[in-house]
Amino acid sequence: MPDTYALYRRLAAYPQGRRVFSLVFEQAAPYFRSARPRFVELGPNRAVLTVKKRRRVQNHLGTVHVIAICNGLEAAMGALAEASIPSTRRWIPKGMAVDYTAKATSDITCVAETDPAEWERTGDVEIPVRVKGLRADGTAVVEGTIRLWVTDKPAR
Ligand SMILES: CC(C)(COP(=O)(O)OP(=O)(O)OC[C@H]1O[C@@H](n2cnc3c(N)ncnc32)[C@H](O)[C@@H]1OP(=O)(O)O)[C@@H](O)C(=O)NCCC(=O)NCCSC(=O)Cc1ccccc1
Repeated sequence: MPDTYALYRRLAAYPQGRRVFSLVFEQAAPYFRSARPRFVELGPNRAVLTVKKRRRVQNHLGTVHVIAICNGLEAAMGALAEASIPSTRRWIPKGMAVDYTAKATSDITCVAETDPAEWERTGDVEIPVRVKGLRADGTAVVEGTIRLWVTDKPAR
């Protein structure tokens, strides 16, 4: 994903810019398309997007399937990582642990956050990304952590 955050900043200046950015982001990792995440905010250490409660992301309960929400959380985490990581470093997700804390009965807002100091650590490090999926009434329906493996880019 070359210059993801630079692209976001450029596009966000236009009325439909975030929507266009979301479509471009999906191209980088096509599975994201199944949840159709729409970015509303992106910067270092924080990313926010929405996953709409469409029929194709619902489960047998008629709520948003937790895997669709996890897909949205992964998309938010990925964009956050791109906006936060120093140019000499690389990242890859190493694990995800989540709890299902309430029924996902509405569109879901996916939030990913990190502490700024985490990105200043050197060497091979694990950085925890806090993730949560919020219902329209503000209740968290999914909460957890995605662990990123962050290392120096190999010398070319
Ligand atoms: C790599 C590690 C996490 C740790 O293994 P260790 O041996 O302790 O680590 P070590 O640092 O020694 O590196 C060894 C080798 O590992 C590779 N490599 C390392 N870093 C990177 C990197 N940044 N990028 C690329 N490759 C990297 C590289 O070949 C390196 O060899 P090299 O040094 O180049 O010659 C291993 O457990 C693993 O592959 N797990 C599966 C992880 C996985 O598949 N996650 C994706 C699932 S998430 C998803 O699909 C959703 C999603 C999509 C898009 C966006 C958002 C979400």
